[in-house]
Amino acid sequence: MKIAVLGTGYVGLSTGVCLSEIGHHVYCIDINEQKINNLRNGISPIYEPGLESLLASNMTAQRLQFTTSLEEGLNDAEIIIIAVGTPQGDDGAADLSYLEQAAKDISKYVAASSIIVIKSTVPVGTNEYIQTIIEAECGFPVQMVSNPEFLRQGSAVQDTMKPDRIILGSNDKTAAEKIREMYLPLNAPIILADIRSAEMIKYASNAFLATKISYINEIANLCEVVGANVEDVANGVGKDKRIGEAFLQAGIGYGGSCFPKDVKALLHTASLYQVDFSMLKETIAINDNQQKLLVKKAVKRFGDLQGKKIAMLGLSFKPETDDMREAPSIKIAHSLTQMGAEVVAYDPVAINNAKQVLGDIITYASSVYDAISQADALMIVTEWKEFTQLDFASLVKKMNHPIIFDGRNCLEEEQLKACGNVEYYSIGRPVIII
Ligand SMILES: NC(=O)C1=CN([C@@H]2O[C@H](COP(=O)(O)OP(=O)(O)OC[C@H]3O[C@@H](n4cnc5c(N)ncnc54)[C@H](O)[C@@H]3O)[C@@H](O)[C@H]2O)C=CC1
Ligand SMILES: O=C(O)[C@H]1O[C@H](OP(=O)(O)OP(=O)(O)OC[C@H]2O[C@@H](n3ccc(=O)[nH]c3=O)[C@H](O)[C@@H]2O)[C@H](O)[C@@H](O)[C@@H]1O
Repeated sequence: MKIAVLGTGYVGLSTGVCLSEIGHHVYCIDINEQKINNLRNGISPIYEPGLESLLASNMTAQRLQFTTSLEEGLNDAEIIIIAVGTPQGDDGAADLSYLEQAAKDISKYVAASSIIVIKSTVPVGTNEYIQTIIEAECGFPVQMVSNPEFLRQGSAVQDTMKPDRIILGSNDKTAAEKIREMYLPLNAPIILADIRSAEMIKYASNAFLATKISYINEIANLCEVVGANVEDVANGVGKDKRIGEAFLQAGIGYGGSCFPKDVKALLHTASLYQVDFSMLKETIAINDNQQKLLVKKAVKRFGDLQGKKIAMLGLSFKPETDDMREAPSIKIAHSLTQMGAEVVAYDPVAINNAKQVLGDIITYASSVYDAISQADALMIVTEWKEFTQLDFASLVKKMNHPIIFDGRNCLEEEQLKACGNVEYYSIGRPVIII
């Protein structure tokens, strides 16, 4: 069975690799020539653990090919999967322009038997809308399946190979059955739904997870003033199976290419139907405040940040990715520099992408030690595993002042005790001054 995938971002690429790994013949198509050239040479355009080795093995087995040619990629494709971006538009709604263009692009090559699958995250009603575009262009009925993706960046390979569930939404049973067969080798639970419910499942999932994070962040803020410890609270709360332990990590808010835009897009959908989804407004407001928290703590501690040197550890929106989209580090870097502080940042993989976003408002260090040398304070912004394993006892000795603001609650009391002399501020946990 020949499968074509449009878009070689996180979702398109992971999907292409996953489907070829389970034995299908996959053509990945992208309009970006440089990406395709790199991919043909086995170079992944994104940092994603495990992806390049699967790329190599599937390309060697000739099950996975890359092209910018629609003709080459789409001719005789039985299944066409669209995984192009749906970024946030100016009014908060999902911008469907890439999807509309992809629909027009594929129309010349679809056959009556082709099944078109939308994997991009799209508002309710979009599959039907895209169907009308394709049918208007090609002149015959086509079959659509909504198949939203739930992978996380940093664990995309694992998440696509072992998904918690696969959602297939279609108003056409035969089409849904064919896509179910395509996924059978994964042995994953497959849930069939109507097309609109499938679209809604994706937004309801992301908005729930984002709300869970904002909830624990509010609890963390309360813990700070009442003298409780959010780590213990989250542990106790999460052990209740009805609540679950995941996504109760308090910190400086959620970022990334999806939660911020998807919560806003769902809110926009609600407003289109005159539904006041006020809880989502709070989720967003809490997250905006949370992203300002480290800077507020620094201002409270120092009074004035003018001339202070702040070492920033971590730039990407989460560990194991080089993605800077909506990373809390962006707001933090802007606030600190606007207040006259000098920021020297280190990240294991995101520095090149950070330079595109932050330019020269901050300095980029080549190691943690470079960043931290002579710093007045250290801010931990992304919880890369290598940061948690650092020898903080010798690190703080390189600083002007041994003051740590930990936005991800990475450090434990024992590590701090080993430092001898340190001030430690984290999120929702007691301040430690040794
Ligand atoms: N990044 C993530 O972790 C997840 C993303 N999603 C959703 O999946 C969709 C894609 O997200 P990403 O992979 O992050 O996007 P991305 O922005 O990283 O990549 C999109 C790719 O599509 C290509 N493209 C645009 N128009 C095209 C066309 N007409 N034909 C062929 N290629 C075209 C672009 O050149 C780009 O390489 C979005 O709707 C997103 O919300 C869903 C789950 C996880
Ligand atoms: O639609 C999407 O694009 C994806 O969005 C998220 O995946 P991702 O953005 O890659 O990363 P997450 O691990 O969910 O983290 C998102 C943000 O929340 C923050 N977070 C996460 C968990 C937590 O307990 N606390 C917390 O602050 C992270 O630091 C990060 O900034 C979802 O987890 C995926 O299921 C979904 O497919």
